[in-house]
Amino acid sequence: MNAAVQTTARALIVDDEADIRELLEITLGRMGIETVAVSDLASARRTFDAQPFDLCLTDMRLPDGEGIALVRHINDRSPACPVAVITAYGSAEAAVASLKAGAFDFVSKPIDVAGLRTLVAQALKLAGLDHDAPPHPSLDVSPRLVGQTEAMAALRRTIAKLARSQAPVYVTGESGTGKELVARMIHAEGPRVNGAFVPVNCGAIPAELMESEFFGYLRGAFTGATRDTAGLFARADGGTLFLDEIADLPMSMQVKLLRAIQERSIRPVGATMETAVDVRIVSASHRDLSVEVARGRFREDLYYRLNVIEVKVPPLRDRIADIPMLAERILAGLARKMRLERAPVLSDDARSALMDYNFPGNIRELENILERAVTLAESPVIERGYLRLYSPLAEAAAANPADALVDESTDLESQLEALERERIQSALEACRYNKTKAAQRLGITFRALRYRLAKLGME
Ligand SMILES: Nc1ncnc2c1ncn2[C@@H]1O[C@H](COP(=O)(O)OP(=O)(O)OP(=O)(O)O)[C@@H](O)[C@H]1O
Repeated sequence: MNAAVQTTARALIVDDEADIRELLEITLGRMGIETVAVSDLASARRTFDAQPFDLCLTDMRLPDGEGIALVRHINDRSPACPVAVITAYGSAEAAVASLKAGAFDFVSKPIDVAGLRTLVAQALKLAGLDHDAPPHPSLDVSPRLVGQTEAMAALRRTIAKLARSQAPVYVTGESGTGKELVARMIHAEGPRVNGAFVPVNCGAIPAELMESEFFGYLRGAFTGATRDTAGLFARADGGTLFLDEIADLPMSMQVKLLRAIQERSIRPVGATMETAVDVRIVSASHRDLSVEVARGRFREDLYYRLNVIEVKVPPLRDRIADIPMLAERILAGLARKMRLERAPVLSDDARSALMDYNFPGNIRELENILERAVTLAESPVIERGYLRLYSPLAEAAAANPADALVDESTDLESQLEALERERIQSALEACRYNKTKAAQRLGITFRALRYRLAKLGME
């Protein structure tokens, strides 16, 4: 009964070429969308301000200005209204600039009607999400991205904003800071939520299998290819492909990835035809990709394509106020996993020790520390000793109490580095260079060890 009145979606079309306006009007009209078409920037602004719209499609070049000016105009007035920009064929720079300015997506000329329909459908889903949801759904304390510091609140706001766009996002941050979690939230809060989120660790796929893993293959394409198999791109069609450790992608694959992103299509191994795919790319690395570019290990054009928008996930040591809450959530999770009657709690002393620690392995390290402590502790209260926090200065002081803490002949940074180097070296020797065991011995993750070895030039 009393069903809500279904309002027809309305789109503003802005293009000075009459045949393109017509093509857009016909395509959207067939999708049941009401359209209003104008031919210049001034009329577009006026029309937009005077009537409600759920979507806008604008050409980049207009007789009286740039489409980007309209993107900004609409974003200022109605941030909920997605704007897509129509760019000339091959003008990657214009496409990237429009995404940076806040465009939802772009279409390049000549317009491919199927691609246009997909884009419009995504944009309307977004508008639909918006009518149903509170204005900033992710500003609520999300059960998943824990933290109440300003750094976390800002990150949630960024995620909410990025979820509304189709722009490629590059997530940076140290190991274990939550880069994958951020990527998942960008996916989950956007119009692609019903599509798959496909995470890939680019460093874990052998180079010779990369192409078939990414693009799939046809039966008979090579020995052992007994049936057609979809690749990662095809699995992420309509959803998000999360390329973790993107810096590990070999050069040969970087070219193919760039092509797939630019053309929005893939060619499975053994196929003669390309297949269109609609995939949003979110990538991440704990390495500085611009340094990799400068060293000639990462293609600049691909970097430019992936890094349209960069999100920085802060290290845990920059938001210590979040540590108690995170610890509480992690302990509750461990209690469920280990079927404990009550969630263990930290003693006051243990809590302040955690807040003093610098967490080179970030949240993942916090998880490991707490898991080990819960296993070791016999009572439901975790005392400081069970955390086994390693402090280079304390250890040096124990070894040489007279001067370890007051060596003022070198700066603190080099002193810490020397201690770190020494600790890692002795752990490696004790474990016969088995890095997994050495990491356990040091109480850090394997990834964190690998990262430190690289940083210290000890590889
Ligand atoms: N803000 C947060 N709230 C709750 N849990 C978090 C938060 N950030 C990260 N985590 C948890 O920390 C762990 C590490 O996160 P994640 O795998 O996303 O990190 P990462 O930066 O991708 O790591 P890596 O660089 O090693 O791939 C996960 O178990 C994740 O659920």
